[in-house]
Amino acid sequence: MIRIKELSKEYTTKKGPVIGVNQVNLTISEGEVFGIVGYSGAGKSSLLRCINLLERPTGGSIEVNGRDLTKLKGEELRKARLKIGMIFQHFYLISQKTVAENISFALKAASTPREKMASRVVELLEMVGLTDKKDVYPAQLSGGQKQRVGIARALANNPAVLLCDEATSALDPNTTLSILRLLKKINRELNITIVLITHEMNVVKEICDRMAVMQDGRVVEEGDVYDIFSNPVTDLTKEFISSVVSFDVPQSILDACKGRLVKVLFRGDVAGEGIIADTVKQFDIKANFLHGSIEYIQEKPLGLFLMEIKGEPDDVTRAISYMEGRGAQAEVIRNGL
Ligand SMILES: Nc1ncnc2c1ncn2[C@@H]1O[C@H](COP(=O)(O)OP(=O)(O)OP(=O)(O)O)[C@@H](O)[C@H]1O
Repeated sequence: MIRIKELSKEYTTKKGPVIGVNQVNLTISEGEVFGIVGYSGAGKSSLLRCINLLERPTGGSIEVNGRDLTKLKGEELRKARLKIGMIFQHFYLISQKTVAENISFALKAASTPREKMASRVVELLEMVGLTDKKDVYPAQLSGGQKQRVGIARALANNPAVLLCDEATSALDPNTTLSILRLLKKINRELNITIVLITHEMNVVKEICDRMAVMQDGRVVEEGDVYDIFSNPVTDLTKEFISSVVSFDVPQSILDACKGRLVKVLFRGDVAGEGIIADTVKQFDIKANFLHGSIEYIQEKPLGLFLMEIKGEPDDVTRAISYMEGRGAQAEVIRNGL
């Protein structure tokens, strides 16, 4: 478990102090995939780098599996750090070393006995699907393959925690997906807690269990990923969510609608189509679909529809209340003209 308490990081610059992280409190459970999102400058990297003390916090504490890292120094800190792996956007592989040598480098840092090193490298390469690239140099690898080496290196010393610093931001969408699936596999099979920072909600949607949204060094929203996607509270979170779950209906189409415009959201446990069909049957209304999508967030569906509902105002109001009574979330975007 990672327990971050009242964590602050202030940088001293020529122009005066700059706040990177401002009194952040977060608890990340063992085995969880936790995503931290925010725009550039929000403090994500500062926070992530404080977790393994790459940056020393200026206030607060970081407990990883019961030990406050801010109290450790020298050899003790070095040993604790070996149990926190990290991967980076730009991989940081050593270009003069082969794939196997890059991974061995991490094993050497943990004083792994020589005779165990070769077999561990083979094991790690198998885990990341790069067995055939063992003796190749980084320049001969694709971005996705480089990140796989980065992951193997980060896992070399059996860490309890893996920190991912924009690990897929330099990759194309397909490669991103394959790396995210690999991370999820590692999380499930090895029970490694993963903390990742990203500005892409698709990354969060794909693999995170819980998430936090940061702005100006603070956490402004935190919770279960599905709950946040289906019910974001702050405007900033809504903005992030809209990059994944949103409507793109031409204004001319909206202008042509005379009925009430209603956004209806169905959570995974509610059978959306059935409710809409029952509503249309039971009330003297007409429903016209302008947009509809079902997003799968960690295999749980989240349905979002934009409908124009036509009919007598009272009937339309009753129909909307009926859908809400059956578990849908309905929001009137515009009343009928
Ligand atoms: N080494 C540093 N020295 C001075 N200020 C810094 C340093 N690192 C970060 N900052 C400042 O701290 C704040 C948070 O930066 P940080 O890099 O943590 O944000 P971020 O959300 O990770 O952004 P990005 O996605 O662009 O990396 C910013 O105002 C940044 O300018």
